[in-house]
Amino acid sequence: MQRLTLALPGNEDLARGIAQACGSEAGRIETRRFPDGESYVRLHGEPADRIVDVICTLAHPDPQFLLLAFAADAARELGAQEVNLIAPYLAYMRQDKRFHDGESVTSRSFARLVSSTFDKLLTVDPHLHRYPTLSAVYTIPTITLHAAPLLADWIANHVEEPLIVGPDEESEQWAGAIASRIGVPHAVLRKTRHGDRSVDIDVPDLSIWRGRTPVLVDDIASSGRTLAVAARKLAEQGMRKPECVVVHALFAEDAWAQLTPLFARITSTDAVPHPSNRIGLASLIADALSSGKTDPRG
Ligand SMILES: O=P(O)(O)OC[C@H]1O[C@@H](O)[C@H](O)[C@@H]1O
Repeated sequence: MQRLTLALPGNEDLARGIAQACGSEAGRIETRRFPDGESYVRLHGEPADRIVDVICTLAHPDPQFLLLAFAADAARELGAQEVNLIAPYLAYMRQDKRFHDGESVTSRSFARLVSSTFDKLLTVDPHLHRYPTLSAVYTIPTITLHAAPLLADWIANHVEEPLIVGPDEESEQWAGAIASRIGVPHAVLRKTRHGDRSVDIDVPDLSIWRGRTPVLVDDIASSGRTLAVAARKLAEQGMRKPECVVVHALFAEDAWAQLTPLFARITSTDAVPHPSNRIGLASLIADALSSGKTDPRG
């Protein structure tokens, strides 16, 4: 069946790349606000009898979600056979437990909303910490892609003598996979989080690797505190100025300005549009869509 790729505003570049790579028609979603603040949504493209892939990375999920729901409904009413959400960054994965009485476990609630709106979800390196797979919370078929091989190839081509460094235990999965793909050593630091913007990091003795360039790798840069504290701790050990490679470049508030002096260079995938984007995901996503394979349910 033919595919139609529709981009929510702000996602046009990635959508164009995906449409080109999988040979689908590229359309767009027009949005604006009425004077009373309500949203207007219009699909440009022909959804009838097509698989419709709506491209929207969820870096700003609260204003984005209602627009996505309106667009998905419109596509169905206009005859789409299947309506999928392609969200390279999947929001609301980090509140994965009730840490304090009365808290909303937003990962579960958001998963219910998305599952009742779309037929399938494709995402890249979702923050799976306490959940083993997305199917722990998403009830629709999912496709989970991993950017580690692309990060590894970029590092191999752009950094001499790298030492891959994961800033916390959660990042072992990326640091280990990247280091083994390019055959270089890796180290994993230990992080204690005290609050949204407060972390402590313990660094093992890395002096045997002083001749190498540390490359901090992580899934998400949000407040940037994890990366900033890790970079400072590496400097205290006399290591070279590090590189940084992340999948999801959220860089909230002043994170970008705080981080740039601490690193030789900061690189990200284009999962979230940002000036640091150097690693493109369009082919990875298009190949997965064309293959049609979804994650095993578990
Ligand atoms: O320290 P910030 O940038 O706010 O948050 C990102 C970090 O918090 C973790 O959940 C992520 O895996 C990443 O290590």
